[in-house]
Amino acid sequence: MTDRITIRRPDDWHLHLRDGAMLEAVAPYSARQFARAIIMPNLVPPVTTVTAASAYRERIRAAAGPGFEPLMTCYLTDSIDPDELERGHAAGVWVAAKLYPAGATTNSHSGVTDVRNIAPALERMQRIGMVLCVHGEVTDPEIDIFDREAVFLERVLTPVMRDFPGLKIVLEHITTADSADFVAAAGPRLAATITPQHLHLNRNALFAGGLRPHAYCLPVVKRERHRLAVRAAAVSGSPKFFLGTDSAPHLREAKESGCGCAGIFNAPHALESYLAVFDEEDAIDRFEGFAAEHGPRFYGLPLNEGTLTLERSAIEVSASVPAAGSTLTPFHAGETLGWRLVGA
Ligand SMILES: NC(=O)N[C@@H](CC(=O)O)C(=O)O
Ligand SMILES: [Zn+2]
Ligand SMILES: [Zn+2]
Repeated sequence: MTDRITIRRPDDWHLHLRDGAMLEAVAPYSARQFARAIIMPNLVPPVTTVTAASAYRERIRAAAGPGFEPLMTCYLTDSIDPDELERGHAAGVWVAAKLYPAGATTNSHSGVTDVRNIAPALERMQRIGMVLCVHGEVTDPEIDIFDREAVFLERVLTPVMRDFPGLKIVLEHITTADSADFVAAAGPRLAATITPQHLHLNRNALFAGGLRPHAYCLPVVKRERHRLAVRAAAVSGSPKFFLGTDSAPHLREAKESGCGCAGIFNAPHALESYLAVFDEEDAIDRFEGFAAEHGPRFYGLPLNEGTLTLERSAIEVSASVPAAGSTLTPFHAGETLGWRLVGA
């Protein structure tokens, strides 16, 4: 039995750090584990200009401390200017742009109402080699919420891949067997990130003994069959699947509410949570690829130097952590995890 594992320093390819006091509170958790992270641009207002992204990057660097590099993304809107995308990409500010279908998730109201509206932007991104990150859910209220990801594959992703055959795309936070199969079957320009919650939870978790707001995120967790398919993809060793926590902090009172926010704050023990899954699947030898190699290779970025070690040892997850004058309830709150990050 493996009791200790040392891996190349990993990265988080999908992270929400917010801004202001929340940023100050949450950034150190990610910086402790990850060398770099793709920073989601769904602030209010969203990050749509190079100037805003540069300033936000400085605030993140200040909050996270040395040794953590924020990789910035541009929030795509119906009126996004392709020249602004190219300028930010050439200046090394933006590594990717993010497609939020308008209304699909937290702070997506400025998102794209019809993907045809951003055809000039996608055309330009394809030409300059800028990655498109996608929240893959349709927003059609006629579509059952548990089917929105699968319908997105057919209605949006398939036509985009056909119309922009050279565009590199990351389908983010996949939750279904449909997505795992779709990504595995597509060529090397399509990859997917996977969150810890979609590896641990199925939709029963939303209703275990009562309504569980801290298990609610988007895309919503699915039935067991899908969780197993996503787990199989994560531990498969395929370079098309990599780590993206989607850690998405919302204060406790915003989660425990008559209309609770979508998002799970998993940053405090993200690596330990993922490693538990690889351990259960008898795939510890594939953990380093998922956490530290597949992502940078897809994005065309260098692998990190340095290592980090985890060892088999019980670790109690706090029931809550302080943030911005209130508290956050972390993923696995009150549970015991079987691995501990022991140092870099
Ligand atoms: N995942 C979530 O449920 N929420 C994210 C947005 C997102 O990634 O869709 C957030 O910003 O809170
Ligand atoms: Zn999303
Ligand atoms: Zn997200």
